[in-house]
Amino acid sequence: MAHAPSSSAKAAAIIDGKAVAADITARVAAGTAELVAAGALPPGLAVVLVGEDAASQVYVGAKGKKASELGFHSVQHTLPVDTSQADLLALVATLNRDPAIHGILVQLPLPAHIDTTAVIEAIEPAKDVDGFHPINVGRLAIGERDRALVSCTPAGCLVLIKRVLGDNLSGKDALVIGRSNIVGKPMAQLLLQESCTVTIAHSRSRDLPALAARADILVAAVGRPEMVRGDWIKPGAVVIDVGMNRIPAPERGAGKTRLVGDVAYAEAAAHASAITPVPGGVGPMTIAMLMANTLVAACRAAGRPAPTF
Ligand SMILES: Nc1nc(=O)c2c([nH]1)NC[C@@H]1CN(c3ccc(C(=O)N[C@@H](CCC(=O)O)C(=O)O)cc3)C=[N+]21
Repeated sequence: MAHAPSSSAKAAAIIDGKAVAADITARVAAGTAELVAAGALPPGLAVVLVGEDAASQVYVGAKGKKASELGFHSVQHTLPVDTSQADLLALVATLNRDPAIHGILVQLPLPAHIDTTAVIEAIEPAKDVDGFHPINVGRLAIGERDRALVSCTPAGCLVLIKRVLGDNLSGKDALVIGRSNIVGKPMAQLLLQESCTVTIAHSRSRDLPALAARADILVAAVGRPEMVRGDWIKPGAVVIDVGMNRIPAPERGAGKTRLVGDVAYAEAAAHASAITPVPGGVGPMTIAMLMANTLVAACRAAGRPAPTF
């Protein structure tokens, strides 16, 4: 079998993030109905956008639409791009005090004149549905996930991994490529909590292919189009592609673009047992987990048991 043609490799299963997200969303809808039937307030989500960046408006619109569909109380605050930090902090303080609001999401990135860390730290941790506040980051790190709110994208990645491998990930070798506070670091914490042997790689790591060759689970979150090549992938690995890179697509016409991940998808699919596509993989899960976090925050605020996702 030393010279087995690559065409003999079994094609990877495509992990349908849209379908799993729809499943999570249906459970959030049911949990919301149950909460309201018990006489509690519906989950309330406030999304704050500073400036009118086109891409951000699309994401924020999608979040508001989904929240409304689920029976949430949903509000959006769009502030001018030159809003002062003090005015943004004042809005956050108002939302912190508002009993109808259980989740506050301040869309990132913020304009350069605003200190992002100061804004994140101003959000009441119990309402921090992005899971970016140091209290939530710390609770995840000390194994208190039950009391934390966890960053939506890595939480969604973990759901996808468990759909493929089952709930027991103990002893698996996991490689996370990327060390951002939003994805890479919390992803590594979640996998560590699941008793994986976790490696975090980044732009200074030496010999990524050698690290990938050991990985039963590979999560790519670097923001470099198709950087992870197919021949890096351990045969049978589960590959989760968090990358969302818009690249020129002249084959589609002048000035057109297309979305690609951090993984060379077609190549990797020949080696992996399962892989997420881009789009349609991790992206839809991010929004589903935001809704799940908002329901969890509302249940806790009402003193009721929160579902786990
Ligand atoms: N405070 C904050 N929290 C966030 O969670 C946050 C943020 N700021 N800023 C921007 C990023 C981006 N983000 C996405 C969520 C879903 C898709 C998504 O659903 N993507 C689809 C469609 C992609 C397309 O076709 O354009 C997919 O991958 O299939 C994408 C991107 C959340 N973000």
